[in-house]
Amino acid sequence: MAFIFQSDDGFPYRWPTNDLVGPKSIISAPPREHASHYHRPPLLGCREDVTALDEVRQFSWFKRQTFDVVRMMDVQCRKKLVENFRAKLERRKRKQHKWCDLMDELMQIEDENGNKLSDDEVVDNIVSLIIGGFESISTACTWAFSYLALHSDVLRKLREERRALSKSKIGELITSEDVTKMKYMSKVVEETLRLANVSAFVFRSGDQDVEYQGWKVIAWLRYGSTDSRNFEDPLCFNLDRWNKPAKPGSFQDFGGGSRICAANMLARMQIALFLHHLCVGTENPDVKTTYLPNPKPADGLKIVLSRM
Ligand code: HEM
Repeated sequence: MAFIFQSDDGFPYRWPTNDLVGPKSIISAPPREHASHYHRPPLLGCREDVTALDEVRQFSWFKRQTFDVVRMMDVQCRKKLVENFRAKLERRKRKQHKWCDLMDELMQIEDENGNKLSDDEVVDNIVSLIIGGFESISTACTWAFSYLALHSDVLRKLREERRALSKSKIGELITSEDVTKMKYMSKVVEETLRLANVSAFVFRSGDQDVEYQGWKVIAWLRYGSTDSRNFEDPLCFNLDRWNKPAKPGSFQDFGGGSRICAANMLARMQIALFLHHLCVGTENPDVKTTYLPNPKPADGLKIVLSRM
């Protein structure tokens, strides 16, 4: 896997379609454009008001939450999204004002020759981030809840860490620095991502491969993180395995090389934030799993949230 990710020439990046994200998005960018255009602007999403005293279907509920986080209106409405963002972009171009948000950052980015992104690139990248951040985070958070409900010892320790932090933060919002200090939380996030296989595979093209010339190559990410040569008893949710770093190249759920997930730190941060606010009150679910395209709880995962 690591070999494929490091071989941009041998296994060029090529997904079957870019209809949804748009031809001018970072995801569709050919290698040279990708390298020169995209510095990675820092992104951080945080919601404080995610407490409810209600029974919910976790997966669909999280989808709504992640919609909000990335300001999604409807995934079917790419055209409408593009129109809206384009109109906003035009309005902004007429005004000399700094908004300090993603659109602003994308409008300012320059390569070493001072070239900026085109309007299409700005808009397609905003739409891509919305699409990229939608299902992935919803699925990861859903599985995190499920694992915590099944491992009450882990949930208990997570609550202890959370309580200790909350004591020092009365009335204040949690910051990204606080999240990095939550060592136990970080293990929960890594183990969830490893076991949940949110992004099961990526596409590469074997153009220069002698044996498989012209074939599309699916690099099956799930394989690395569930291989017993990389992780002992790999299907077991075990936080202790994160007491030391994973073997290089064994855990590549965010991809690797030049096309590594642009939001891999944001994703970790978002999961940690959701768990920080919601690691209370989950009930033991009887989880049945469906596997295509990604593993998901068949019933959407029924949970009850309660205020601590
Ligand atoms: C658990 C969460 C996530 C997982 C497991 C994940 C996984 C991945 C993987 C495997 C790739 C590489 C695709 C390839 O090499 O062909 C990727 C790329 C990407 N992801 Fe994520 N992702 C997650 C969350 C997000 C979020 C929240 C966003 C946006 C807000 C996002 C935006 C992107 C973008 C823009 C790319 C393309 C990067 C490039 O081509 O340079 N992802 N992601």
